[in-house]
Amino acid sequence: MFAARQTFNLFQKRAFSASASQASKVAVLGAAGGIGQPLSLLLKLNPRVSELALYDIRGGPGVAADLSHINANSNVSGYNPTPEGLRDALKGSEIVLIPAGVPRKPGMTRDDLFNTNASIVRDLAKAAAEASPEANVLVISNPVNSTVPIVSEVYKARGVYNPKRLFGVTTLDVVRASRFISQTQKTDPSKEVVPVVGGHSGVTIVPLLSQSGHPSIAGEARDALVNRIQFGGDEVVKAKDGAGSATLSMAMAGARFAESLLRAAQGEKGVVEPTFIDSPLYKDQGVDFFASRVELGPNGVEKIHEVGKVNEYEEKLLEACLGDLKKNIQKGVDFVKANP
Ligand SMILES: NC(=O)C1=CN([C@@H]2O[C@H](COP(=O)(O)OP(=O)(O)OC[C@H]3O[C@@H](n4cnc5c(N)ncnc54)[C@H](O)[C@@H]3O)[C@@H](O)[C@H]2O)C=CC1
Ligand SMILES: O=C([O-])CC(=O)C(=O)O
Repeated sequence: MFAARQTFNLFQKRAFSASASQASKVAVLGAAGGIGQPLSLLLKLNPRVSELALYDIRGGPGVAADLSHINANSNVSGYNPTPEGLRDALKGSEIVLIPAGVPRKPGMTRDDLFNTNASIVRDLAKAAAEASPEANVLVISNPVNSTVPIVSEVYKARGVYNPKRLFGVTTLDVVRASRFISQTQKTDPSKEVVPVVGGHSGVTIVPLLSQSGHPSIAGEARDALVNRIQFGGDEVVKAKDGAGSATLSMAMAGARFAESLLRAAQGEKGVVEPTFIDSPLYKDQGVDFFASRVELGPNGVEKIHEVGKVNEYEEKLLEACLGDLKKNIQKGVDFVKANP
């Protein structure tokens, strides 16, 4: 009891000092969904967030009323599913997180979600380009390899595209990678760092074990680990058996990425996260977006890290990744061109 009270007091103190130094409005679009709800809960508990705006086509105000009773300093508002509601949710936001859209069922690929989610993301991007063109946009909705280019095309068409402020959330891939490697090595997962580059689906997810703390993992053990990281999402889809895909681990990953952006915006140096962005790394091969380690700053993307030294095995993984990624990106671009 005493310990719990102490924790609470510490939290209150931190909440007060953070909100006194900087007000940060964060909007969640798709806030009543499987990811949206736990993500909003974690954001409500984050003392760096001063205002939380929750929007969904159904249930936003209910989730907001529930979270608003939590005794943390931030204000939580739910918005009606109208164009005005969406605009008001977005206005003044520093960060806009988008987990709106349908999740996979067993047997589907992320690309199978394109037909439904492309127009959802396009329409939300239009509203954000209008109401909060300078916000950092964090795209969670799948297929991320295509939905991120969709947002960029929408912003470009309106003359407000800033590549430093658009992020595909691939944090879950490194979260999984550190957990899975720790299970094979019997180590503490919170201390394991495994760079994962490329995109966010199947073979476009490229774990770089040679750059982890266990570069000597080889043979079947390596193949199994790489495969588990690439297809970790499928593991959850299968286990949920038709009830959706990863939501809780994704909420943790999304909240971590938002927290990193806020830390960087509030002056902390050296904040690095993996993320799928408009990147120069493989543009010469026609791949305009790529996930690698990115240093974040007050203006969003501060520095894009190179992929670094890879071994022959990883070179092959990268080759397979780039082929698929290029097609996924083009699909998003073409969609907005055909359906502006
Ligand atoms: N980037 C990543 O690592 C991950 C991405 N995802 C993706 O996140 C998305 C959401 O997944 P879940 O939360 O499990 O799905 P869900 O179906 O539980 O929730 C989606 C929510 O979006 C809302 N929504 C639909 N259209 C909307 C619109 N136009 N405006 C606002 N809200 C809208 C729905 O009402 C629903 O509440 C899926 O596309 C899924 O594939 C899931 C896990 C990891
Ligand atoms: O697998 C899915 O469909 C959801 C997702 O992106 C993930 O869990 O990584």
